[in-house]
Amino acid sequence: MNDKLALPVGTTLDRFIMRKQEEFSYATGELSQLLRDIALAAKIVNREINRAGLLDVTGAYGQQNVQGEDQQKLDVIANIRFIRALRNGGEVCTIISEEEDDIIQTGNHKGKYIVAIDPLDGSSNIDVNVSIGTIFSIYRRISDQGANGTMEDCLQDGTRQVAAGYVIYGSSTMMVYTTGHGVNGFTYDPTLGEFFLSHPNITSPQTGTIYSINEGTYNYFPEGLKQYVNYCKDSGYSARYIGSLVADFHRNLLKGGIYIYPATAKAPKGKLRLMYECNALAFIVEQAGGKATNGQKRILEITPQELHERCPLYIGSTEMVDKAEEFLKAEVAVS
Ligand SMILES: O=P(O)(O)OC[C@H]1O[C@](O)(COP(=O)(O)O)[C@@H](O)[C@@H]1O
Ligand SMILES: [Mg+2]
Ligand SMILES: [Mg+2]
Repeated sequence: MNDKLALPVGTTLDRFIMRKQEEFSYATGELSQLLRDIALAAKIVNREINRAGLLDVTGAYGQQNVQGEDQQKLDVIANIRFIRALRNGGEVCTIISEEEDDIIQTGNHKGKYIVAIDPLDGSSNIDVNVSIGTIFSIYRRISDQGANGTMEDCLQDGTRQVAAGYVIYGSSTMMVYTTGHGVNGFTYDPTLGEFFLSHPNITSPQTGTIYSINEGTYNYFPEGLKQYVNYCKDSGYSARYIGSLVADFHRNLLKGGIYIYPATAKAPKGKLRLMYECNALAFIVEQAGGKATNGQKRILEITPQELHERCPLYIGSTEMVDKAEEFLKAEVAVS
């Protein structure tokens, strides 16, 4: 359901959040404040990304995260900034972060919300001036207020998200989010320090001619996926793969397309994480009229078993995801 109240392009994020709170009366303002806290952290991280080359915060941090991936300095900086903003904002009791082994308790025992976050997505692109992003999911806690959040609070199905969004630090910096009432995009004006509504009520084309997949691992694809990639080539589609999920997703959301990070022989559950990459983008794409599955099952209906679990991701225009699944099913039928 898209927003009934159409606010004009140029509306500030703050005013948009306030007007939507009135219209949809989500809670009594805590969620609104939480969205503002995320926007504040995004402004701070945006500034550090833009000056990274000048401040010697490029390159590897020298440690690995729980995923066994080499953390980049900006991964660590973004993680610190977002955790600090969420802790200081007071609305979040517990945080799941790609860069933290365990859940982070903020000490806000009255906080009603849980946030799952990928502080910096597209780490391989950080030092080469290619678009990167931040991805976040927001859940309401299940446990009673007055204590730390629990693991049960954290491992909720994607259907229980109350909001989700991403920030893309690209040729411009944008924040795109949904609270379940459509998808809206805001462009940041660094001279004014404000996000302004630039992409109201984003709806994604039902089909497209762009496919995003790392064909370097083609030899490890399941046979049905190989057939789908060949179908895309035979159809004259454009191959676009930036290596930053947020950037590939954002382009496909606006123009139509499909992004695939499959299960392969090398990565049996794929690479992307359910809690702070797949669920957030799945919520957004469905709100924009698109689709997100693991190749068989709706992403939002996968029940998480652990914080950092990975899952295959087929996400984008509905007809393209359906076509990819047709090829995957045909393989199963034949085998
Ligand atoms: O280099 P690969 O294996 O194609 O993976 C690229 C994908 O990995 C990611 O960088 C994973 O996200 P992180 O950078 O947050 O770890 C995605 O942004 C991107 O789409
Ligand atoms: Mg990521
Ligand atoms: Mg990351």
